[in-house]
Amino acid sequence: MIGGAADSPKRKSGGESGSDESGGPNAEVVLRGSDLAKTYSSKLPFGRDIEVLTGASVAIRRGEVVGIVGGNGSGKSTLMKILVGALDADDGSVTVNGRIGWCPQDELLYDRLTVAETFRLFGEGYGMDRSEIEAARDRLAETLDFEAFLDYRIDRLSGGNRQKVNLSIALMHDPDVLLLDEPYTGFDWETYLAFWDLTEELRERGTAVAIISHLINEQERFDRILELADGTLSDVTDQGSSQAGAEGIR
Ligand SMILES: Nc1ncnc2c1ncn2[C@@H]1O[C@H](COP(=O)(O)OP(=O)(O)OP(=O)(O)O)[C@@H](O)[C@H]1O
Repeated sequence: MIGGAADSPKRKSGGESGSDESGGPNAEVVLRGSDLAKTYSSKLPFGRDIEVLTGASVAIRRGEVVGIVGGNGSGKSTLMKILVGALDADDGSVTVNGRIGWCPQDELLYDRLTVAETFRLFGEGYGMDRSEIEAARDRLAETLDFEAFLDYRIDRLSGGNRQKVNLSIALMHDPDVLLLDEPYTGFDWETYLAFWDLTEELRERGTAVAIISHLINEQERFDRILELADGTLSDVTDQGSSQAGAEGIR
């Protein structure tokens, strides 16, 4: 599922007011996860359950760019799936105020559709009309430089170009909060820089952006860095993360 998530007893829509429009500490919270817990039960008779989240809390505010780091298997993707409503938590709650865009680590694209058809399919799912879909498609294709591939089938694209389409689909409907799971893996340098220009534009428009990454090379691009370790999140913006020595928050 990409886009707005359904309500459920543990999943609420509704605002938390704030006076600051653009990412300051008083800006409105657009997505909040509170005390989230998740254990994957083993399906094997003597298998081990995997306790992934043990009380993770996060609040993402309008107009801020938040990095979420953590080692392999620390639960970053699990957390993101719970925040967008693609997976239920065992405990805790999620409150969403606005529309969500989600760019999952594994692309949710249909191999047999062309790029243009992919935009049409997802755009209609978002409730956009034809001219809005075409405007979003052309703007994103130009920014991320895949205009030449609009008539290509998804299964004929390179990995980097598939990732560009995956990212574009997540943000074509102008979401209030955008959750990106390893969004720039596979991007060449030019595209990596274009990605950050786009993120800066979104921030200026008041969109909140949360980015999962194994390592963060340019800490200054983020307003806050949160580290997921032992099932909980902590703010490591000022200290770098425990990965800093080996892999580098620089
Ligand atoms: N559907 C599932 N069933 C059982 N275990 C799972 C499932 N999905 C994830 N896990 C396990 O939960 C843990 C957390 O996985 P998750 O993908 O959330 O971590 P991650 O931090 O995103 O990892 P990576 O950085 O390698 O992408 C891992 O041990 C993984 O093997």
